[in-house]
Formats: sequence, C-alpha cells, structure tokens
Amino acid sequence: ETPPPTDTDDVLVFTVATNETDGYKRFLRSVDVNGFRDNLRVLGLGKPWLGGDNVKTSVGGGYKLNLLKKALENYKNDDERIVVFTDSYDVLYLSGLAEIVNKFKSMNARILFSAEGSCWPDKSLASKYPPATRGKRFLNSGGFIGYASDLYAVLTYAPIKDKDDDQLFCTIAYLNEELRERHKIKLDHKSEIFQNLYGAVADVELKFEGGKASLLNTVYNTEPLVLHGNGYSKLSLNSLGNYLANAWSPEEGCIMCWEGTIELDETMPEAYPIILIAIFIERPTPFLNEFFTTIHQQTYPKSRLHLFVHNNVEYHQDAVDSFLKKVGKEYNSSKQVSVSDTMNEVDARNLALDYCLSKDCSGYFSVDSISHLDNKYTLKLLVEQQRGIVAPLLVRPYKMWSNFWGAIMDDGFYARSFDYMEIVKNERRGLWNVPFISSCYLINATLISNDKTRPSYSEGDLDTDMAFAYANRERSIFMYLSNRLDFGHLVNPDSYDVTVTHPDLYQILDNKLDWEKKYIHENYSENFNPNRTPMQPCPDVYWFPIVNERFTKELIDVMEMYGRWSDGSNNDPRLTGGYENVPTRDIHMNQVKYEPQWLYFLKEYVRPLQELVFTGYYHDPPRALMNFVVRYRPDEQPSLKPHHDSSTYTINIALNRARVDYEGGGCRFIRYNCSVTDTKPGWMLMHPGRLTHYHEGLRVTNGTRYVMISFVDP
Ligand SMILES: O=C(O)CCC(=O)C(=O)O
Ligand SMILES: [Fe+2]
Repeated sequence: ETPPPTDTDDVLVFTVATNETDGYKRFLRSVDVNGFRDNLRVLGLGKPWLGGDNVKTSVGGGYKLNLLKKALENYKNDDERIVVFTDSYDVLYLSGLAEIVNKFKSMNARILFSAEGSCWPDKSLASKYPPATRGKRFLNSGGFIGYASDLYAVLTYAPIKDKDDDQLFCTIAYLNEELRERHKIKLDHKSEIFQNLYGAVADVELKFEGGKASLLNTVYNTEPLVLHGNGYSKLSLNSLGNYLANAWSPEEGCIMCWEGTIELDETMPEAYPIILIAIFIERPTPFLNEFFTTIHQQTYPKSRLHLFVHNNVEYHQDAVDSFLKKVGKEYNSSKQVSVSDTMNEVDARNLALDYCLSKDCSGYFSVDSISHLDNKYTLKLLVEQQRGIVAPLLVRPYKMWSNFWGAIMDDGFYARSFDYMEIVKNERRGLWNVPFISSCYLINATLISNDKTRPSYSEGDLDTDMAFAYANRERSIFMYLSNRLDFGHLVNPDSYDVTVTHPDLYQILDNKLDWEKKYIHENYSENFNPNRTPMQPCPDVYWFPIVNERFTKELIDVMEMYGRWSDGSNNDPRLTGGYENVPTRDIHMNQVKYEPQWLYFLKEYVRPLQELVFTGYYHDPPRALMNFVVRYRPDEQPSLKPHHDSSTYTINIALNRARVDYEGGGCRFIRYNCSVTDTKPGWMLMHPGRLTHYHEGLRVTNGTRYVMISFVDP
C-alpha cells in the first residue's frame, strides 16, 4: 500500500546566506532541481555576516539561529507546520521535500538534528550524551527538521548571541533531558535524511543507477537526502556535487554544463566580451612558436582581445618579439614585459590582472607557455561557459599528468580522486569543480575587481600556481575544469635544454607528439597504407619518407655547430677498437648528445618500417652503436670505397638536396649494379648491411653532401 502523496506546500525551508557565493548558487540549484524553490526562505542575504570571523575553523553561527528565530515568530504556535533548516554554502539537497518529510514523519520525532562522529565544539560534553545507539552519536546543527512550535520553543529556551556557537547551543538543548523529552528531539544517527561528510567521507559512495547519480551510505545502508560538507570535507562535497542533484548522469552526461551559459555564435564581433589574454613564459619552454600559433588561431574577434606577455627567458626573447611584431597589431592592444624588465612572476601576474581591469575586460585568460590550445574554439567555449574560474583540461599526451587535481591531501598536495583517470582520459566528460587547476584558465573579471576575490599568486612560500589554487579554495571560489571537448595539451618543459643547437629537435623523448608534428615527414603514415607498396629503387633497398626538411636542416646545423668532424683516417679514438676499416668524415650522434633521442627514433619510427618490408625480422628495441652524420666534399672526402656495414640493416637518410646543394654523390649497390642518386632530403634508404648489399658512396664533385647513417642491430 503506497501512502498518499505528501502535500509539502506548507513546509518551510530555511537557509542562511549573506553572499551569493558559488556554493550558494550550487545550493539553490539543488533546490530548483528538486522542485521546492517556493518553499525556500533565504535569511540574511545581502546583509553583513554577524556570526563570527571564520565559520570554517572557529566557533560562531549564533547569528543563524537568531535569524531563524525571528523568521519563525509568526509560526511559533503552529504545531503542524514542518520546518527544515540547513546551511547553504556547503549543502546540497538530493531529494524533494516529500521524501524528506515522509522520512521525518517515520522517525517519530518532533525535532531531528543531523548527526556526526565527533563532539564539537566542546569535546567534554561527549560523556553527557545518552547511551550510544548504532550510528553517529553527536549533534550537528548544520541541518535539522522539526515542527515550527517545537523548534521555536527550543530556539528560545535560552538566549544566544550572534557570535556564540550555534552547534553548542543546540547541543546543550539536546543534552537537557527535560527539553529533549518534551520536544522529542532526536538525532539522525544513520543519515536517513542528513549526511554530514566530515569524518564520514569513506561512509558514502556514488551510485549510478537508473540513469542517474545518487548517494549511498554504505555503513548504514541508507540513501541520505541532504548532503552537508561540514568542516574540512568541503572538497569532498565539491567532488560529489559534480554528480549529485542531477548535475551529471551516465546517460545524459553533464547536465549542469548547459546551465547559465551564453551563445556567442549570433553575437556581433563588436559585442563579444573583452578578454585579456595573459601569456606567461616563466621558464624555457619547448615548442614556443607552436604555442604562439595556437594562441593566434583562437577564433575570437581580435578587436575584442588584448594581449599581455611576460617573458622571463632570455632564450625566448627573439621569438616573443617576432610574434608580437608580426601579429600584435591585429589585437586591440598588446603589452610586453620582457626579460630586460626583470620583473618577477608574482609581480607580472599582478600587473596583468591590473592591465585587464584597465582595459575594462570581462574576462582574464591566463595562459602559461606550456599550454597548447589545439582547439581553436577553446577561448570562445570557455567564455560561453560563464563560470567564475574555468580551465580547459590539458594533458601531457600519453601521460596521466594534467593541469588539474581531482583531490588534495591535508598538506595541500596532490591526491588522486576517484574520478581522476576517467576525466583525464576523457572517458567522463563534463565540468568539474576541482581543488586545483593551473597553466590555463579564464577568470571572470568581477572576481578580479573585488579585493575579497581577486586572484592571489603569493601565499607564504607556495609556488604561484599552488598559491592561486590555495587562495581560491580558502575563499570558497570554485575552480571548474572542463573536458566537455578536447581543448589541447601540455608540453613537458622538464628536460628542455636551451644550450644545445635547436633545442626542440632534442625533445623527441619528452614531447613526442609535438616533436612528431614538427619533424616527421608529412607522408610518414602513408608508408603504412596497405594499398601502397613501398618504393624499392634497388633490390631489397627500400625508400621511405621519414623526416621533414626542417629536421634535415636542423640536424645539419647541430653537426656544423659542433664542427668536430673526424679526420677520415683509419684511427678512430671514438671506437672501442680504435680502428675503422672504411672511415668517413663524420660526427657521431653521441658527440652531440643525441644518442638516446636517436635510439628512440629508431625504435618508434624506423623499426615499424623495417618490420613492414623485412618480414619476420623483429628486434625491439633496435640496437645501434654507430649513428652518425657523414659529410662528403670534393676537397675533403668525396666518396666511400665499397664495403659491408656492420649491421643487420642500415638506414641512410639524405639530409640535403642532390643537384642543388651538391653534384654527384649517391649510393651504389655493386651486386645489382644499381645506384640511388636522386635522393631527397628526409627520405630514408633501408638495406641489409652484409653479404648481398656490398655498396659504396659515390663521388661528390661539387658542394657538400650530408647523410645520416645508422647501423642497426650490428
Ligand atoms: O654515401 C652513402 O650514401 C653511403 C654511406 C655508407 O655506406 C656508410 O657510411 O656506411
Ligand atoms: Fe655503408
């Protein structure tokens, strides 16, 4: 038999909020979603908070009860009207009022307070509690429900000052046996209605059933209807709040993402919100020109964009100057703080915030130079999202390293959240309230112009990114991370060494994807097209496009800058035996510190081609002791006599242009009387090293010929 539907029209739902914080907005949303906005009375809105300085760590909150008392005066004799009270900033409703009221009625109480596991603020009162039942023993005043007349009586049984502690007041009332009996005051020990999270984070679990997310208390097997992130559990509430109250569901994905957004498509360019893009180059950063390209390619009217660049790296100064010189004028304005200004990072970030305000910006888009916004709609989409602070998810390719943390330890350092992996891998998409974001984010300018919410980059001795996130957490400003779409990726600057020639060329290990885009031949992947047969200019000599011209030029630069070419004699101190039977004028990869990178290149790009054409031979990783660039010149060493290589197979990559950079040259396979002379920069010959492929380097008659050679699997 189902009970008749509960009429909840008369139920009064109270909360207290002085500011419309992010937490308050989240609370309201949960009330809306559960359909009882008409029942809600918000107390204290827009008025100063009189209940003590820091509700998080110190006592206080009597003000709340005084506001409630006043609001209940008209109902003080109403012994049928049900009143619900909760905090707001750290509370979420998970159900409608009917469920809450029905549950309350089934508990045979006139007043029900939520319960928690610790006795606070006065531990000594613990022993005064009635004998423990199963469940949480102690009263929490962040949520309660009761009949108006009883509540009024209890709230007024003694005076309470605004700055007194509300929880202490309620606790003493509850511990007063006479009062407790008279008003049938009970505690919600098993979270049948109220779930306090502090000290109980491990008691609850998200459940995705029936196409929606709900909360389960696995200790008492209950489904709490009101969730309270009390004390230090606020971050857990943020995390659960990403799903609960119909924020996200397995079927519909992110529902909350669509709320409070704007559409810019129909907007005239001159009406787009003004944004300052603030670029920070604080340390040497690989692929900086490519970074600038992703910035410049953002589809947003340039007339509505201001640029600010802080460059703190001497090596990058030319790149910054030429970027600004080339495109700076397209923007509404641009400003640079360069190395010579010797401004520290904190000051630069503050200056940028001020610059934003001075331009009447609506949004401040902070972008560190490691953030590649491959999606050209990133800025537009973030603006459309309309959140106080929102970051695009950026991840190091193939890694779990990203620009956000899903959870945080008590010491403020990284902790992995239950959903971190799903989010990083984009298996779960949405808009996530997280405790730490960095590298790239959009801030609503209203947060900047208000001193109480202006971003801070200096907190004790924390790094700027830690300080930023810490300050936002302390002020309960939500930081959202979006992975609604793929936005881009992070480059890894850890091993970037600007003392070498062409530092990006060295980044194949740490930034493979960027390296590939910059240096691999545009037709490389076509080599694997099953409908194509690889080119074979001579028997069992295969020919593949593998690197682009940029690579070949930069590699020549690396070698010429190093400059210590071998003397072409048989005595070679670089070799273990000290003797080379068929010497070339060359420089070994290990001399220019490129050996590890080159071995990785062989493994990742050469080996798959070998497996394609020399079927059944498999050696992973390939070994190679001899990796070198050869230089032929008419007046130096113009040719190489016939020989076998000490390799299973050899690769021979042309680095410059036949008939343009040099005359003559090429490689002749004697057994087949077959020569490859029309070599192309970036194209690789691959041939067996011994027995069948006796070969020679043909005479260069003019200019200089460079080839890159590896003897693979000697
Ligand atoms: O000049 C060429 O293309 C061949 C070079 C060669 O065979 C070698 O260095 O072992
Ligand atoms: Fe050779």
